[in-house]
Amino acid sequence: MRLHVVALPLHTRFRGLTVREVALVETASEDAAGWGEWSPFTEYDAPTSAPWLACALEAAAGDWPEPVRDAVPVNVTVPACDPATAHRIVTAGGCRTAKVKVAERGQALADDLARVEAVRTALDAEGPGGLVRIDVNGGWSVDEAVHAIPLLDRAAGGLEYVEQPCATVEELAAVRRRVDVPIAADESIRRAADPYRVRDLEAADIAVLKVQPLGGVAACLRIAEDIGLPVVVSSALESSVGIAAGVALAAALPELPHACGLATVQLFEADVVTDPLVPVDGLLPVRPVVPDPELLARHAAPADRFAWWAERLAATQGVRGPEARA
Ligand SMILES: O=C(O)CCC(=O)c1ccccc1C(=O)O
Ligand SMILES: [Mg+2]
Repeated sequence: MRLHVVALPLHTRFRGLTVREVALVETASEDAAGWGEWSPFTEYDAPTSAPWLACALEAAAGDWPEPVRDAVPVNVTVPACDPATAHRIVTAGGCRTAKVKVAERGQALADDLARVEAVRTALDAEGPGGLVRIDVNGGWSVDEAVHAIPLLDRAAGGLEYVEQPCATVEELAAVRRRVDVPIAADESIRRAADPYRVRDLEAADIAVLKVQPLGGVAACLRIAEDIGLPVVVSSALESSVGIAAGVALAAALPELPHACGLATVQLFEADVVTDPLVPVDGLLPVRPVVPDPELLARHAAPADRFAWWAERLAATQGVRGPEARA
């Protein structure tokens, strides 16, 4: 197995990052070379990074289920930016659904209201039927959520759903009982010892699934079946190679009633493939993605960072698989 590490700059700061380091694994076999992305965030320890590696190895082995659709509807992702930038991102994105980050540290509810309003304006300028969803990344208390959600619902001209308004699954359940807007669970699934508590506590209307933290496409298909909620497949800020794994899951789900959060290649200034997985008319195609050697070389991380990732890979390989997650 060969390891590649690239450093990809972002257009707009996202999740505190302006550059995203991404590792790719290449497994040469007799007749074909398979690729997978392994890109746990750099602060994650080896046990946390193990399901991410299982996802990469599944991809490299070509172990993906048959797709039941040939394109996946996606949302444009709007970082916690100023309203003018938000407007520009939505207009350039070409998607009819926008996901807006809110409750960023150091910002006020007024900033979120202005951003969400700008997003609604930008969607409406392209025609009727645009949808706005927000992602709080667990940033509110229950009372803050109950206060903010109706205000943001009004500013958005109606919210499709609110993703992870509070940190814990108990709080999600409490908020869900006090607001009219549907609730989606993200961190309460991908970071939880038991993802099914969301189901058992009736804490959410929608399950957000990310293939890397949840151990790959097959593992996510199982969770989707058992959790009994409509699924939104979302990215973990991957290169096109990692996004292809999310697309493989979205393409294989029996039902896909909502747009997926897989348009994040648009947030990057660079990618590892010549034909990046960015949406056309709000749709991502279901197709193979193979890195370009010249782009891998151009964006290669410095030697000390490669060494860091190689050491991290060895440590993660020493950890048992995703079934040992709890
Ligand atoms: O869902 C999207 O539109 C983009 C993906 C996204 O928001 C994200 C990307 C990296 C890490 C966490 C998250 C998140 O959903 O919280
Ligand atoms: Mg989220």
